[in-house]
Amino acid sequence: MVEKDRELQNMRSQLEALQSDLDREQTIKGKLQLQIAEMSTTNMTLEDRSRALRAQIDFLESDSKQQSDSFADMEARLQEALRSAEEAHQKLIKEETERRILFNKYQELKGNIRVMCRVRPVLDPSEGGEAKIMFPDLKTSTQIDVTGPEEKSSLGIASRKVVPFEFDRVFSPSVHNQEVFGEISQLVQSALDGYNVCIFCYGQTGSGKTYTMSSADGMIPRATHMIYDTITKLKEKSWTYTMEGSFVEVYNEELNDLLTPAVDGKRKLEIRHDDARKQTTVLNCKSVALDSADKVEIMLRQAQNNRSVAATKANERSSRSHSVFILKLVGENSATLERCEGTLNLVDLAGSERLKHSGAEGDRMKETQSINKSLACLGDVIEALGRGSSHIPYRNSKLTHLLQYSLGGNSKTLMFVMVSPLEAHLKETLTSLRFATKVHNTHIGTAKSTKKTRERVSDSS
Ligand SMILES: Nc1ncnc2c1ncn2[C@@H]1O[C@H](COP(=O)(O)OP(=O)(O)OP(=O)(O)O)[C@@H](O)[C@H]1O
Repeated sequence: MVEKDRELQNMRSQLEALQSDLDREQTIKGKLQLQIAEMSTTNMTLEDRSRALRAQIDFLESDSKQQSDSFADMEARLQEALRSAEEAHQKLIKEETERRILFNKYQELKGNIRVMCRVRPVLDPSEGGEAKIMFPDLKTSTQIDVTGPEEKSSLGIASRKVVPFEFDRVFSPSVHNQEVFGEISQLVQSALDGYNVCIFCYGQTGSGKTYTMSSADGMIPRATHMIYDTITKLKEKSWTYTMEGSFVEVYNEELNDLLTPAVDGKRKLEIRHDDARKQTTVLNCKSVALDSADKVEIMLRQAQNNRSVAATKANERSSRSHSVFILKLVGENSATLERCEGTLNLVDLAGSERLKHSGAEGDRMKETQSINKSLACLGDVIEALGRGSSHIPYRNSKLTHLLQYSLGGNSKTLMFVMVSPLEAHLKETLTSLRFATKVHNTHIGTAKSTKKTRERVSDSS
């Protein structure tokens, strides 16, 4: 019994061991079945993907000829586009050269010397009575009628003459600097095209010369901004430009550098002409590379501080010197190897009032005499150019000597005659307008119709 009992115990423990073995194997089997299920799913997915890839390969293989054909077609079209872009670029460069020639012809037809008149507004009623100035042609804006001072005939009858003047353009007091610049921008373009250009402001003290030329939105800052814009656009036509500015004044027939303060010990400036290049250099004069627009503003401020300003009875702030802003523009074309060298001179002339009226004495008298002399020389040079004289008296004054290559020849000149709207300045106004008419009646270069001035008489009442 004991024996049998032991056997039974053994059998039981064997059975338990077998049972636990069986359980373990079943768990393993369950896990394996799960893995098999997962793998068969993965397998199905891979088979699907493989089928899709095979289909794609079949598609690509079947299409490869068509694709290589279209690639070759695209390549040919690209080459064609590059060729026509190059052709267009060359055409653009050629057209720029042609534009320069045509533009210059057009400028010559307009006359190489032009005169424009600008009347400034009355700034304040305290300035005094207004002169009777009319602008009869609103369409072309080329006429200005000024009612002169009262005159008595031998019979004692008082009358006032209406004096009509005609210029290339007349700006009434309401016109802003922007519109004025619109009229001169073509000349700035000419300077960029390699011509020497001279723009003067002429007129009595306080008539608006400095306002027009070098105020914050005057011709100088506007011209330099236009030049920067144009230079940037010309880059695509293979043109690269350098721009250099200097600023000098002619005071008592002496040249001064306005960019070097007096304290820095100025050296004597000397004018040198290069007849072959038709270019002028001023020895010992500071010249600034104008590679950004703000450099111009700094330069103008510096020049303003250094400019000789002296008091006269006519105007406390009267500027008694001529200032000349010289902008040298050198352009080079990398495609056509063309080179051009132009100069833009922007000249703010000293007040043109006559000696008697300015009430000047001593040093002031000497200033006024030298101003009058140089203005008269300017008139003589223009007159001699108009006559086609073989001798042009450039050397008679520092101003005309300095501007020799920018007056006459192939250069372009514009004179602004500035007019004060005040009755008190009427005589000076008429003198300025008569001088400007003389200049306007001068023709330099190609044909230009000259217009004569007629004077009408009206009753003073
Ligand atoms: N078109 C204008 N619009 C508004 N103000 C102007 C105009 N023209 C001139 N002025 C003003 O008139 C005054 C005299 O002008 P400006 O100083 O330019 O005269 P000027 O002819 O240069 O005199 P000067 O010979 O003394 O240098 C200034 O206060 C200026 O701001």
